[in-house]
Amino acid sequence: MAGTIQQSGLDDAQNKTLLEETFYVLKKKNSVFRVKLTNSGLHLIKENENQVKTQIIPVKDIIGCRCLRSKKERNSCACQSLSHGSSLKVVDEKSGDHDDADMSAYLYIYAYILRSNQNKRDRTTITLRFRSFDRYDENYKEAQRWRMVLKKLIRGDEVSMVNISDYNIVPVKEDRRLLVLLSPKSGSGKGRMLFQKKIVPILQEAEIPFDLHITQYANFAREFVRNCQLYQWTGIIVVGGDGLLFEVINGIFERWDWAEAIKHITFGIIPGGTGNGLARSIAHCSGEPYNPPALPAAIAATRNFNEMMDLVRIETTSQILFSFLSVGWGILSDIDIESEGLRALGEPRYVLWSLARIIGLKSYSGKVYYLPADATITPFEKKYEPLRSKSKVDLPSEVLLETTDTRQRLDSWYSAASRRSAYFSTTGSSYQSTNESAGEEPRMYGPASQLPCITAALPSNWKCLAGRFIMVHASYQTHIGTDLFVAPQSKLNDGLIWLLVIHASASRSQVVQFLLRLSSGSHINSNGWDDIIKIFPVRAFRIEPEVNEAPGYMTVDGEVVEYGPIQAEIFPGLIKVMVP
Ligand SMILES: Nc1ncnc2c1ncn2[C@@H]1O[C@H](COP(=O)(O)OP(=O)(O)OP(=O)(O)O)[C@@H](O)[C@H]1O
Repeated sequence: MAGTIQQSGLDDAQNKTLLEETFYVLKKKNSVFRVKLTNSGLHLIKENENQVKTQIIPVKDIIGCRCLRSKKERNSCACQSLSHGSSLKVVDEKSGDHDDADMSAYLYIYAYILRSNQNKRDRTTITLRFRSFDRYDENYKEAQRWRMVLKKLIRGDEVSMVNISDYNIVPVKEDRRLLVLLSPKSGSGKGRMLFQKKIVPILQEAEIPFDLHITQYANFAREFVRNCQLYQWTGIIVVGGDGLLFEVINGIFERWDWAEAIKHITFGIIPGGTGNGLARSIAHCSGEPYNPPALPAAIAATRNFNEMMDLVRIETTSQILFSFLSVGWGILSDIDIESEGLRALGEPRYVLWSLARIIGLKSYSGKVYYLPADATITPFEKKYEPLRSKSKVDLPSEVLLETTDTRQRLDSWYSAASRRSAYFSTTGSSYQSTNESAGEEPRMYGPASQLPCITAALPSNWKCLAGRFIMVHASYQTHIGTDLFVAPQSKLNDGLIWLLVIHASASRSQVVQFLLRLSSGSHINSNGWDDIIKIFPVRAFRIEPEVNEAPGYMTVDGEVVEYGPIQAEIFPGLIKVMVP
């Protein structure tokens, strides 16, 4: 009962009229609209003699609004009355190009209305013309009041009636600023055009400031993020494929202030690569139409919402990485990497290469250890990790001791290229070998592993599959590519890795069926193949490929890593991602 009363109270607050005004339709003199703004949206109410029609544009479909003024017409003189020609031309008040004869203030409202039955969003602009007063500044004040209330609602703030009259004086401050990293090489190389033509207009409608940097070479984004003055931005958006975001995330974990950085920054991805698994997964998890593919991400960039997302810490014998998508061994990784030469084709390259790989079907021998989802990670004992268990530190020939001016507690600290550990005193002094001069070699920080190191034995609550495999693919997103719906049950922040295993006993036709069903997610109901093709949730895993046979490819988020032992553990909700 109390719940019902509370709910109805909430509904009342949602539907309470914050602002209301009557407007005339520009070209139809007798057509009148009552326009109401409530916490739930913009209500356009058309009243005829005997009927009332209401259309509500939900706040979540509105991305921004701007106050504009009508534009001075060429060859017009000041005494001419406002022309209501077919196209209304408006300009920013500060442009100096406005028409002094028109005292109206125009509020442009930009909405992308969800048509769920058509699986798309349509862009709509609603123009409200404020002209009740004889003076422009009075009309502008009124339009500005609507703008400020609407902006607050778009940001997700609850607006009450109490302070509504303040809104024309107290502007809503935009505290967001985005760093956009665009790769001109991703996908079929159209990222720059996609950004300028489709994304910039949306960011402008939402009045979100951004700084654009075009990557100049592979790893540019990683270096940029590692070394930049990060805190001038509130979010990073990559325009490219999963590989570009992989660079950015690993660049973040190469910063000593990674813990603060991941609290401060929200990540977004505008799909412009051949592999767009994360963009597709975010759209899927948010129930957004992926049509056109870049729209959900662009809308997400304008909104003030984010969700926590799991990351997986990957350890190989030579490096530590942070991954958001998948670890692959076998047919899917082989297809991904071997089809590189067909990059210009876009995503169809995968279909073509799949056919080739089915004909020459390969399997790989090895062991797959995993910690089931219902088991708890037993923090490893010192004896498991020889690297960290040394009671005596082997000092290099020369040691530089320095006090850091900002005291940082570092959980783990590795060179990305070597397994050398570094030692930090708890009081904030750093002990660093001068052989690795600062700034020359990146080091991977990030949360400390709870697993034994990759060369050590695993605890007894781990399970093991041994034999030959056509594929072992671990995913922590629903999609690892636009049409690769590998883990339908996955969530952005469920703390689970989904292990998809195909044993070598699978026939060619079963593998073909599996690949065909991947786009719909129906591969997991493989009708009696459960002992051959299976998917199950785990918290951590280790793959040890047989060393005495020809290597294939191992990938992390679609990027090749060295072929050999690899282990992974999930860190639930480690970073924030933009969601529409
Ligand atoms: N300016 C550049 N020149 C060359 N390489 C670049 C440049 N910018 C980024 N890269 C690299 O190109 C690769 C493109 O990856 P991305 O995921 O963005 O696109 P993609 O088309 O999906 O590629 P892939 O299929 O390799 O994943 C990344 O590995 C990145 O390091």
